[in-house]
Amino acid sequence: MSINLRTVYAFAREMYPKKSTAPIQYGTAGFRGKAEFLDSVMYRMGVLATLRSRIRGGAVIGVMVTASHNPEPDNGVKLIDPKGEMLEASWESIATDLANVEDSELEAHVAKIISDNKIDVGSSSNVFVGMDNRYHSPRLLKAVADGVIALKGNVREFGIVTTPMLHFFVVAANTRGAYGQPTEEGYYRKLITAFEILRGDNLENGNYRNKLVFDGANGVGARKMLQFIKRMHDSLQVDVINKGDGKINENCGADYVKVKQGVPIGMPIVEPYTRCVSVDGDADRVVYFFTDDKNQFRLLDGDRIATLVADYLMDMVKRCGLDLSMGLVQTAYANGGSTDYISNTLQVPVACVPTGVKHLHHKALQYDIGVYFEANGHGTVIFSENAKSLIKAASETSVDAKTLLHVIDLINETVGDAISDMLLVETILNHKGWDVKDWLATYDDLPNLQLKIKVQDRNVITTTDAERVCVTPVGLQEAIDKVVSNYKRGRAFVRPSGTEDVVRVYAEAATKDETESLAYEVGILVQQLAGGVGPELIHPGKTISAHI
Ligand SMILES: CC(=O)N[C@H]1[C@@H](OP(=O)(O)O)O[C@H](CO)[C@@H](O)[C@@H]1O
Ligand SMILES: [Mg+2]
Repeated sequence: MSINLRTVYAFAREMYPKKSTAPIQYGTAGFRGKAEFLDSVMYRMGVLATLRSRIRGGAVIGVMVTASHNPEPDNGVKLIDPKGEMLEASWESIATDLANVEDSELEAHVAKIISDNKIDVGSSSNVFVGMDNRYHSPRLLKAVADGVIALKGNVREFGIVTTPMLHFFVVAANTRGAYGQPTEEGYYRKLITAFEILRGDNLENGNYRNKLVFDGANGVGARKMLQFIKRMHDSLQVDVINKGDGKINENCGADYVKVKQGVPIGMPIVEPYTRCVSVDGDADRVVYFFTDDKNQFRLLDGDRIATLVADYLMDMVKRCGLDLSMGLVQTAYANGGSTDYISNTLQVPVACVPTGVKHLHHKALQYDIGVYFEANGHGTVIFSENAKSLIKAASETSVDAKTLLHVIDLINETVGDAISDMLLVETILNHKGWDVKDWLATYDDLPNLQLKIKVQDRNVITTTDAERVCVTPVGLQEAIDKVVSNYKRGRAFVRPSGTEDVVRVYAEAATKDETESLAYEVGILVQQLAGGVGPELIHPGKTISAHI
């Protein structure tokens, strides 16, 4: 098979010309931006995925069209490598160069990628594509598919799916079904079967009630949750809200609930302490929340899920009599209260890595059982081949090991999966006989706050030590240290977002008031020392609009 690269260029020029001269950056989870400028990027990522598949001997590569938690006008693309991980870091620069090259240079540029990487263009290539439910996603998905076709790759379209479903399909196909069937039904079947075996007839236990509210963020997670419910034989009573009538992520969803620290729009009146769940626009993040009998909002975020899961798995491994290493991976956004609890009470080794699932996943691979979660609820558990074979062998004689095998099946190890994570949390809470009060009582979160600051060029901020220390602009870290030292249990850091054109400020301290003041003071420092352009920063204690 020969490929005429002129066609690649002609196709691009006719159908997907580059509309913006502003460079696009590969961010925390791929490319993201206003949908109207992304057609050319999508087409080129179809081309890239095709080449990447060829390098990997024809293994399936995934391309997901989504902007996750971003507002409705945005879209983006996430690339999935054969084992379900995000695109290998060394290819991020290849992807960036390809996304930014001028149309007239495209043909030569693609030829260079082929020769630099010694790609056999006659070999087979397979790409799976999926999308979220934004109205511009079908157009952008077609652009990806056309990129694959331009290079004579095979493309399989899955339509509207969650990001973790597409990761699952990629791994299922590349393991020839060992991980599951690469179909929507195959995905539901694997998770639901494991969940229902674990649940058995005990739908309620101790303080645990079989009832929860699910905020679908008007995204694809809502649709898929409804599909789960249809197939779940009432093993879980779920009331789905924000099913898709409103705008995706607007005043709802995991990011809103976590950052605003309040209930989403459309909440029904429920009994105090009812478990509520929010997922984000592409359903790879999940947080829990409830309101207490004084109508006070309480959040159970990714740190809480991580600690609950690590505690449960440690206990199971002990019961099976197995000697397996376990580690928990967090980012700088993890609440100090959770880190103390993991190290001092659970006594599990804890690692801190830069923001972004690619970093967490990579680190978690170093343990037999690696639990990783971002505070925003993005995470999963991965089991090494060694752990799986030891658990399997133990399951011949141990009931607990058998249970653990079902738990592994319930977990989507390929990436954070809001629905799979939720089913895991429900399993653990039911097993422990816990309600949200019991869960919240495990440790105290420090009050915390995030601000977004607009600056002229967010790349002037560079960081080190898993983003906890700011290297440039020179003097900013010193200034932050000075401010932080005035607050009891104070901690703050700043970093440029990899998905939005802002600098993020994180602050935590002993009290809410102190946290607000600390965030404000650090925000002002960023404005002064890193080229702030936004309106004057308002103290968060005075208005809540400054929170987002
Ligand atoms: C503070 C925060 O929540 N950051 C998010 C956000 O990245 P930023 O680089 O901070 O924009 O989006 C990422 C992709 O969804 C997610 O992995 C990450 O945790
Ligand atoms: Mg997401």
